[in-house]
Amino acid sequence: MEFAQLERMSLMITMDDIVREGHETLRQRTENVTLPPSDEDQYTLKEMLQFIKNSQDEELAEQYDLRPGVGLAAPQIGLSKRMMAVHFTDANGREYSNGYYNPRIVSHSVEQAYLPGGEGCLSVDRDVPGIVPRHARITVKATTLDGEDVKIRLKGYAACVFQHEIDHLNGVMFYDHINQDDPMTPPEGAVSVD
Ligand SMILES: O=CN(O)CCNC(=O)c1cccc(Cl)c1Cl
Ligand code: NI
Repeated sequence: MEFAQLERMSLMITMDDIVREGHETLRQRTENVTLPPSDEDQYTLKEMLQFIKNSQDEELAEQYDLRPGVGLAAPQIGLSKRMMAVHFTDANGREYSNGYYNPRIVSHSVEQAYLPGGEGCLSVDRDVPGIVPRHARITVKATTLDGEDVKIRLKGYAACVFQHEIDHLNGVMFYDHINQDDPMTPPEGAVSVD
């Protein structure tokens, strides 16, 4: 195996690098990343995106015992920085695959939405059933892995994923949003996302 591949293998993110509930970075507000990003931050964000892709590759996931995910936030690898990566295709076949520095929700709908199956988290080693109310539509500003300042309008599944990741950057876990008294009942007027 050539050196580059060996080097990648030794530095790839695996489940051993994912911190679990109780680790303090999951409950910290993260610091903005100084832009332009350092080589180290760029390398880390690339590795985060690669991990998400690997986690969705049947062979790699089995080989390295990866739990599948559609996003990852830096606090989940013990790094209290405003960085996140996503890799998924939404119900309309739109692909999202990128890393983001300093993502922030600049506007959102009053209307709420939720994934009928609830949400899961690589930092949570248990099932937490319940409706996770999210903003149905959000506008996010961020700087991409390639250094491009973007303004993204999101709805449906994509809006839920981005909110799950941005929550991590604010020390919020998905189950913080579940109504403990009535976890399976969606809020009034909230729409189900297919
Ligand atoms: O922070 C990221 N993770 O914990 C990765 C694992 N969770 C998921 O992929 C996931 C699963 C269901 C709903 C949403 Cl919204 C997400 Cl994000
Ligand atoms: Ni998560």
